[in-house]
Amino acid sequence: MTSPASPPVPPLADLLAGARVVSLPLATRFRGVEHREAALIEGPLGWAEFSPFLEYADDEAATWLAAAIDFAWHAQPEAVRTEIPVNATLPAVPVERVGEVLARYDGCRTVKVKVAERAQTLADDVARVRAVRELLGPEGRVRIDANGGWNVDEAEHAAHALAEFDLEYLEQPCATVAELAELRTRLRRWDLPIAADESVRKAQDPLAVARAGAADLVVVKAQPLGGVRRALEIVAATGLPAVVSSALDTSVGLSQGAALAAALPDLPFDCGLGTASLLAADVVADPLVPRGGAIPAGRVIPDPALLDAHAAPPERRAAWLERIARCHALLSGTA
Ligand SMILES: O=C(O)CCC(=O)C1=CC=C[C@@H](O)[C@@H]1C(=O)O
Ligand SMILES: [Mg+2]
Repeated sequence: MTSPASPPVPPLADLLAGARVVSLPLATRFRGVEHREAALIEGPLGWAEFSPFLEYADDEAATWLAAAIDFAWHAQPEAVRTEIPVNATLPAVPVERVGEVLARYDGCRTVKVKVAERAQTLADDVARVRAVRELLGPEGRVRIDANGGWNVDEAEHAAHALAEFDLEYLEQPCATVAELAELRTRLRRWDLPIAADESVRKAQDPLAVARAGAADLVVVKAQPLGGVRRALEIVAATGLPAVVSSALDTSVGLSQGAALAAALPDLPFDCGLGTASLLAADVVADPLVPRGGAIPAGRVIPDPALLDAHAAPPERRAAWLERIARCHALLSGTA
């Protein structure tokens, strides 16, 4: 996702010089993992995170590296707000755990509930969403994220089954743009918006979903989209309202998401940047967990003692540094 206008890529040695690799335990299993690995790099303007998920190939991961370089080596777009309202993110936990997980999100009035998890049923989703609605009360907002796990008929059926809980929107209910467009047509009468996430961040063309009229809003993430500037361009080009969300980052990556949310001209929805609450440890002394339903915008500095305490094992550090080198070669056109 680099363009001819992309700023020059710093030498690899500069990226690796102060690079740290951490493995942070999660408080709650998420995306099938119990530890989150991340590389942190320091540039002239501060720290940035490089943490593409382990299964991502280098061409996709290189865009995440472009984001880290942009954040650590270049000044960021001007902020128009200092506090970012955030939602609580509820993994696909059994209903008995809903209260305990949500208690980790101080002051959040919006909850995003993960649904359509493999090996679970719609009844599990309904029970989890019901528990959230009961805890939040009628004024709270509840959105769901299916990560593309339903076909159009399943998504329509699920929307009916969940209708009584007054959903704010459905995030990526189906995998493809064509399916989202079809579902949106079927749901239009109901005023139930559709948000595109994977159809933006993992698509060859992040604007295709907007062009097809297949979503009412877009979810944007700073790392997968190649940085704050690039994400702002994408949002502007879609002409749709945007929600900024995390990639289950450490507080360093969250500061990149917060910079994006701070720079967006309009921020009509609570952002998915409360995910430090899903971590059992972080790299900064004062993690960006929600307080009063918000996190602050601004750069953060890792605590050397925490970087040491959570350093990844040597073979994992070596694997991440090699990954950085391969992605760097792709970005500099020397691969
Ligand atoms: O948006 C949120 O509330 C939190 C972030 C979140 O849900 C995600 C983070 C990382 C990977 C994704 O599977 C997931 C998402 O799909 O939005
Ligand atoms: Mg999502």
